[in-house]
Amino acid sequence: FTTSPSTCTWTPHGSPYPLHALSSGVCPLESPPSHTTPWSHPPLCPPPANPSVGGELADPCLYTYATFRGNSGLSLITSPDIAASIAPALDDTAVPTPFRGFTVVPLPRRGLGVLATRPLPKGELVMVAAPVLLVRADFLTTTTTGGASETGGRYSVRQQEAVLERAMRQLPGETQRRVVGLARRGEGHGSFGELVRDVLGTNAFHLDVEGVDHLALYLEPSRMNHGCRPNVFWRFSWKHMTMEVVALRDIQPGEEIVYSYTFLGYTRQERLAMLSHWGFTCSCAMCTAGPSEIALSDRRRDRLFELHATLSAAAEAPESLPRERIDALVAETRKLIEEEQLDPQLVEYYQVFARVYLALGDGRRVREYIRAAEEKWVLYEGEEHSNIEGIRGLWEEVEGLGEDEEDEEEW
Ligand SMILES: C[S@@+](CC[C@H](N)C(=O)[O-])C[C@H]1O[C@@H](n2cnc3c(N)ncnc32)[C@H](O)[C@@H]1O
Repeated sequence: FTTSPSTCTWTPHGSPYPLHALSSGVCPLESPPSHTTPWSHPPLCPPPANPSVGGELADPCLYTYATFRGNSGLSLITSPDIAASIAPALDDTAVPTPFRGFTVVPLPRRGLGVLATRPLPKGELVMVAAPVLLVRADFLTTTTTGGASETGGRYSVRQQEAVLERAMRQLPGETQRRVVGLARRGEGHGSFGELVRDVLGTNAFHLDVEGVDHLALYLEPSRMNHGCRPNVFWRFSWKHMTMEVVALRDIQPGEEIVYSYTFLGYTRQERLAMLSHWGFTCSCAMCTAGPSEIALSDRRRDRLFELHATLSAAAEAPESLPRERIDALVAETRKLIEEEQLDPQLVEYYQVFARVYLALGDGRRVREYIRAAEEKWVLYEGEEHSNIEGIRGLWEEVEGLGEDEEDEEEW
């Protein structure tokens, strides 16, 4: 089956468009792009090489918006319905551009990294970045069989890499050059598509889009190294289609800006297990700290895990523990979180505290912790996060419990 321009029909949200039509690159736009869709190129929907594999989700297509965000461009490889839902967020309305406070420099044992060039107070927006590539994670499924040979999943490895290559080639030259310059694990002797896969594997952030795991590649945020005690966190804004990097505490000029590649509350062993997927030897301050410092931190983290379980159980069966004991456990949790600098974990713990006090019928405390949980969720996950609705739902459950009292605790 060969595709000629006359058979090459497409709709803005995708239509069957055989991958091998790529090589000719001749499919013209049948009509000017509609002003309601931003795609600068005809969507490309490769037919799966192994249609009996997977297929639970609608097959992905490649969409490109080459002039997105000041010409950095964006290519998406995702289902037509997800592309359609993302499209309104790509309208290029103004997004905040923070006053630049960092530089990218070579660092010992960890390639390039990001250093603060001015004081960055807690809460300061350090970077605002738009993705240049967003790929539904299952599209890149591979299985290693026998020796080193890899087979694909629903899409063959060759198909995956051909689409990745096309996704890049449809972006502006400067963006392509910057993507190729990002860190990667391999030597880069293979195809261009293979190189892009390597760059994605080394730098992409996992992003949940409509409940589906995607890999998102950004340029500047990709230069941030891992730190077990991070000084920034990132959150995603759908409204602006941006990643926001925010200072977790005050950062001094000259300090390296790091975020955690692993779950924040993990012990050293858990962190190293998770980092092993990246295939590098961690050289952050905590990875190279002495055994007593690491042991102390691990003990606190194990204890926090236990406290979470105990308090969650108490929320189900409040009579299992005396009230004073519950208050003491809550206080201990808050102290350990502060000592371990795990403030972002409060999104989770404040909810648990609210549920415990709900079970105990203490209206004042429930209200305090619902408010606190809401505040932390908005800070760490962004005000559009769907879990915030769940927390707000707790307000209905608290309705029957006594009125607010005046002497609220300070946060
Ligand atoms: C997303 S990139 C970070 C920026 C990268 N250093 C560069 O030169 O562009 C991830 C890669 O940086 C290196 N890296 C990140 N954090 C590190 C750390 N804590 N210790 C050592 N290497 C690290 C690893 O090679 C890792 O694969």
